[in-house]
Amino acid sequence: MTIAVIIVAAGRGTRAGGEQPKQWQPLAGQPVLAHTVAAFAGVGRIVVVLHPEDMGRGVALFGGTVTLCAGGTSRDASVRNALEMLEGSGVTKVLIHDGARPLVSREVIDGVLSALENSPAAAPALPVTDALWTGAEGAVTGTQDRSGLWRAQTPQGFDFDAILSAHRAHPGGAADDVEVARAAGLSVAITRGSEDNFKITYPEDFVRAERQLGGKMDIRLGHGYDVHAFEPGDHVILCGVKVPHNAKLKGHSDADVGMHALTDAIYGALAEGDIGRHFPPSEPQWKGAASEIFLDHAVKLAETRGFRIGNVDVTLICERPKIGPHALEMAAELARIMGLEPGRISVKATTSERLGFTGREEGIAAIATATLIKE
Ligand SMILES: Nc1ccn([C@@H]2O[C@H](COP(=O)(O)OP(=O)(O)OP(=O)(O)O)[C@@H](O)[C@H]2O)c(=O)n1
Ligand SMILES: C[C@](O)(CO)[C@H](O)COP(=O)(O)O
Repeated sequence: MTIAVIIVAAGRGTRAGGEQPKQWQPLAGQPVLAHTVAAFAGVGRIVVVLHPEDMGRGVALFGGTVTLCAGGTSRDASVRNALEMLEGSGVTKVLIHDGARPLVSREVIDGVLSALENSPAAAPALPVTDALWTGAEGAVTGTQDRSGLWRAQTPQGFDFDAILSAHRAHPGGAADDVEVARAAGLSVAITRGSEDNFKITYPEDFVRAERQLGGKMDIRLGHGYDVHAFEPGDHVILCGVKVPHNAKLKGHSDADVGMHALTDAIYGALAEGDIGRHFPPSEPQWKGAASEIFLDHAVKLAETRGFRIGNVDVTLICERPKIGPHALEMAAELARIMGLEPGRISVKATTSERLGFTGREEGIAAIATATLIKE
């Protein structure tokens, strides 16, 4: 299935107060919306729906990593705009999520996606656990049976064509997309929601969200290893620096073995496979490509997932060329590409005491580690 994720964030957040709409207010050092978008990294194409006045802000925060769409005057109008934008794009399933639910987990998202394999619509919810009353003028006027009642959450997932038709047929004013789907006769499976996946609605919800994130620092360590063989040539590219040599490294791209190991370390920390998964060697456009493209992609993926890079350490293993005279320039080049302070980057080298393929000068190997931190 081809999945799109629509994140609606075009509301004004009047109940939450503050000097700016709630999706732009800071949470653990980043706008709420950055957390929400990061939660869906790798799930599918992301469309973020923004108030027309916020489009510039969206470009500044996300660059080209998501598609931006202008919202409408109600939540359902905002969703509809994004669905219309995606029509004809080949999307088969769509998840629709509130930008104001930044703490949605992979478990909740995956639960909806699994249910969509057997149902045209699925959404997470929690059973009502408190007693329910009716009340008026500050007094209880009755009790309400809570059995069979659920608290609806997002992301709500749908067959794309079905929910687009349902929105087109709906008069407007629905509380959520499940209401729109049901009005069109779709059956909706209930999946497991989470208390953590609450919607920031009132000012005190920021305190709760900060508390939840505070206890959830996520530190990752990634490891990368790569080897390229020598072939006739007059220079090698290592960590972005051209080093004169009596051979060059063989590869589909520029064969920058150090940068490849580093890129794989970042992908590894994110559990996102390796360069080959993101830039398949079978695709001709990567022939001769500067490896900077791969590293830049891995760094941006980490950022999109809410991580900053703590430090990286690259070791090049070869007899020749001698790396020492170029190591600082290599670290500076990596720092430039990654947008990091040079003090967080180490490039060093070792020989293998003339043992093995590196000792016989048949090629160069590189190992790298990277730490990623989400606070
Ligand atoms: N015209 C609108 C209204 C709401 N939303 C989005 O729908 C989600 C859920 O709505 P809600 O919590 O009600 O947000 P607001 O409308 O911003 O809040 P309020 O009602 O307090 O003004 C939010 O992520 C909000 O940005 C939207 O995209 N377009
Ligand atoms: C879509 C929703 O978040 C599901 O719980 C909810 O319906 C939004 O409601 P609100 O009235 O806009 O707060």
